[in-house]
Amino acid sequence: MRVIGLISGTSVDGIDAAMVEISGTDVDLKVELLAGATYPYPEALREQILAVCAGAALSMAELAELDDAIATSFAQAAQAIQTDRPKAQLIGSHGQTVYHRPPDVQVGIPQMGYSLQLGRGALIAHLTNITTISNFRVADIAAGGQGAPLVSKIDAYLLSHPQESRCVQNIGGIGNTTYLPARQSPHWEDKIQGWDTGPGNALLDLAVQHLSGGTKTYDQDGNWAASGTPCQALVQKWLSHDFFQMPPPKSTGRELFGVDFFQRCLADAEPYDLSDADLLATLTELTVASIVHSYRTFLPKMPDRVLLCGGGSRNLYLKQRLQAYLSPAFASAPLPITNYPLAIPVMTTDEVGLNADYKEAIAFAVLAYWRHLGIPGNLPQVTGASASALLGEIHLAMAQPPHDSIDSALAVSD
Ligand SMILES: Nc1ncnc2c1ncn2[C@@H]1O[C@H](COP(=O)(O)OP(=O)(O)OP(=O)(O)O)[C@@H](O)[C@H]1O
Ligand SMILES: CC(=O)N[C@H]1[C@@H]2OC[C@@H](O2)[C@@H](O)[C@@H]1O[C@H](C)C(=O)O
Repeated sequence: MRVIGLISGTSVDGIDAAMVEISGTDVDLKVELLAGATYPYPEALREQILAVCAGAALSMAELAELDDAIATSFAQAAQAIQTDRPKAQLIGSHGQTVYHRPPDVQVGIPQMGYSLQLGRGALIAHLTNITTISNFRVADIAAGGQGAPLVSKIDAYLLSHPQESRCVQNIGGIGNTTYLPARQSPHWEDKIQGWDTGPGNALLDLAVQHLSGGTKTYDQDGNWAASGTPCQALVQKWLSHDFFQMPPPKSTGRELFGVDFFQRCLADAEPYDLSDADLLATLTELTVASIVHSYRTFLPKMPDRVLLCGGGSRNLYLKQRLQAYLSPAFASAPLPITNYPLAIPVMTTDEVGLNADYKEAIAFAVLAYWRHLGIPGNLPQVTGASASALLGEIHLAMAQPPHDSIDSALAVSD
């Protein structure tokens, strides 16, 4: 089945679209990437989304307009990825997260989670005339889960290995990992783990925008940070935050690792008289140290291999620091020195045949495909949901194509 997956994540750097050919079910899942592309939002829309993610108030009229604009942008992305290609039979659209509240059990009275992704599937289905599945997180949350991370089941069936254990580490705005035991180990599926590790690039991007006066949006290849030196005292201070000690299941977002956290980082750094590069190196170190800290704290053993994906997998400095943390007798770390017998190899998912840039878009194509087949998409041991759940709401394409062309429908909605 030819399926389009669409997602814009917490970096709000554009709509990732992947057109894939999918066959099989779960244990025999086969996915072929036919095309992948990223379609930037119009700048004004991106700014508005970032403001809402940072807590800006919205009237209901503004919310309606924002949902219209995001859904139209997603429909246009779906249309664009099909240009000169066979039409897709199904769309899986994650939408754009604008708010995420994990379940809260600390207050004594359990509070259910809540997660809002804008870009309603019904409008995408209408504009594209392709059945569209969207709103994937709510069923898991209704079952008491975190609603994230949802890629873990896809990671399990596309990236697990018969003999070696692996951590699949996404480094987007937020970082999240899936631990995959070797498939030959008994009950390997029950032993899959996953959680949000904390900041990925979100704090880094905020720092680059701040330090560059808005002329840059991210640290290309990590070159700027690479010219600085991380301040381990600050990394240790930030790593003491409750989130990093919290056992899984756990998820997070820009609500925690966003503008306010970044402002506190700036204030904490004042007394250290850091250069711009030192600050970027220190925030990069926080991402790396939080990842390794979570592996050491929550896994039964360290993985045999780490596979990176997401935009942060292109940050060569970050990748180098992560490899250093996962190598023997790593000296200058805020974490206790642990002697690994051998370095744990750090690679990207590209090197095992799965495109690191479009992995999340591919994942939502698979989740839509599974919803279509009636296969649950969540892993309760990852999200904390009380049961497996069918993820996503189905919006059927009209039986008859729209009277006018899709382009005129999109043009009307511009
Ligand atoms: N070549 C590069 N060098 C350094 N960083 C990069 C590079 N390319 C992308 N990035 C980083 O990756 C980010 C985008 O990553 P990605 O698209 O995976 O995030 P996302 O999917 O929006 O986030 P999330 O997975 O949290 O939803 C950019 O904002 C930037 O920080
Ligand atoms: C609410 C939300 O959008 N969470 C994202 C975010 O970005 C990375 C991490 O936090 C992950 O848990 C999740 O997305 C991926 C696609 C997931 O659900 O697996």
